[in-house]
Amino acid sequence: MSGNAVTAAATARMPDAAAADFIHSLFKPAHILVAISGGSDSTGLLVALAERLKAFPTSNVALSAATIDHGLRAESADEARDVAALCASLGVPHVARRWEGEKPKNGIMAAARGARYELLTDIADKISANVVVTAHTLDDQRETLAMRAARLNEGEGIAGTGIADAMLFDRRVWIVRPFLACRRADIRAYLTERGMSWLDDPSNEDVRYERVRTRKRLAQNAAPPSVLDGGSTRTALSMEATAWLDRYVTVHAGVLCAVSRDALAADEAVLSYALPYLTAVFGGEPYGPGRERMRRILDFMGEGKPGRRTAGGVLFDLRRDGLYLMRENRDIRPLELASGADGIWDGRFRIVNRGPTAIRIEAAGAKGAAEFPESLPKGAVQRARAVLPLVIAGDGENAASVAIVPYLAPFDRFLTRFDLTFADRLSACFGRAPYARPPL
Ligand SMILES: Nc1ncnc2c1ncn2[C@@H]1O[C@H](COP(=O)(O)OP(=O)(O)OP(=O)(O)O)[C@@H](O)[C@H]1O
Repeated sequence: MSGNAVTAAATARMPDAAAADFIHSLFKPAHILVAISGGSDSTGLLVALAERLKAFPTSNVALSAATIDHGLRAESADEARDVAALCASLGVPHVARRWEGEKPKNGIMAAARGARYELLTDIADKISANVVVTAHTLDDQRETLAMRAARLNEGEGIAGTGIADAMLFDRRVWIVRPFLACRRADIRAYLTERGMSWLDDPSNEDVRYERVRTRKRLAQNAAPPSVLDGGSTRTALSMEATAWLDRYVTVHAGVLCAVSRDALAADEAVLSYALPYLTAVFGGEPYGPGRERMRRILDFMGEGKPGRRTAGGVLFDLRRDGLYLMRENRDIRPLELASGADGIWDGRFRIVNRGPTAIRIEAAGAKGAAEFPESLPKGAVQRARAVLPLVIAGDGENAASVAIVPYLAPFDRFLTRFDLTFADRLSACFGRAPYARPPL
């Protein structure tokens, strides 16, 4: 047996123990919403949680379940009904919702996943659940890591830690994966012991999907990648990057990021962690630029010669006294908002129109009017002012009753527990309340 296999075997958890630990970790009272497709993993998660709570009826934890019918296969509505029947037999309230939106031709899996999380979050809101749980397993984790490693070898993407054990979705609800250290085979054995069955999704065998091909490849490989310590590395980096941020970085008016020159001598691992986040935030994108682009920026900074480069919609302006980051004044689309409406402009600002008439928000250009300290370079300030939001009311006057708050795009969807320290401090740089929610 290889070293990796030993690590995985020693660390894999049994489903009933994982369910018990998760319940134990919650602040009480709590209401858990289980995302259940009816496959073995999510059925196992529901059964393990229900069984545990039945054994401890005074635990002050409520359980509900939800199934999203993506409407992509003829059988999906029947399957949702089967899951509803299973939940009824366990005495767990169940909600089924259908994905009604337009279905794209490409990237259907990613679109379905996005819609699924959106609908689950809505359901959690409606029934006042504090946490949504999904049943991702150690097998899913290995597949994800193998896929990401393959992409990195092809020069795409940024290094990650695989599937996070918890993520804050849309700033609204924690999504937690209590089975991330459990093996699918153990979950199936657990269900079989109880005489319970599950649904088999035929797309799990469809080799047109990268994940299915990866699963089949890993099944032939005796030594799958060991992944179990990814979270602690990430947490350590998040803390180091926070210290770096505190020491060297100032954000002015939500549009100009000043990084002192000494900051650029920091450990490359810290820069490679912090800069993609900063770039994503200032560029209004959910992700940082890919590895190749970031590499070029790091090399440019390493050389230290004053000059300008762009990546991910952000201008990197390197001067003798430091580095300045700001949104590139390019492809900034205007946003129209009816009275009472709100929206995100350029991925960087959330705008709420409380006024009586429609408004339009566009890049301020020469009209940008925020105050900046005198000590900042004039050119950088001028560029930063140009990418401020300018509100134009329907009647041509600047609207008075419009709220504008910075919006940190990458933190909205995929912020993980490992990144919380850094994320908290970075949102504080924008003058916002710390980002982290109370721990689970
Ligand atoms: N149709 C569904 N309804 C409710 N929950 C679902 C559904 N499909 C998946 N889930 C939940 O998500 C978990 C992971 O499922 P799957 O591996 O198919 O997801 P995925 O497509 O890889 O997306 P992601 O990893 O982002 O959830 C399941 O164990 C289950 O908890």
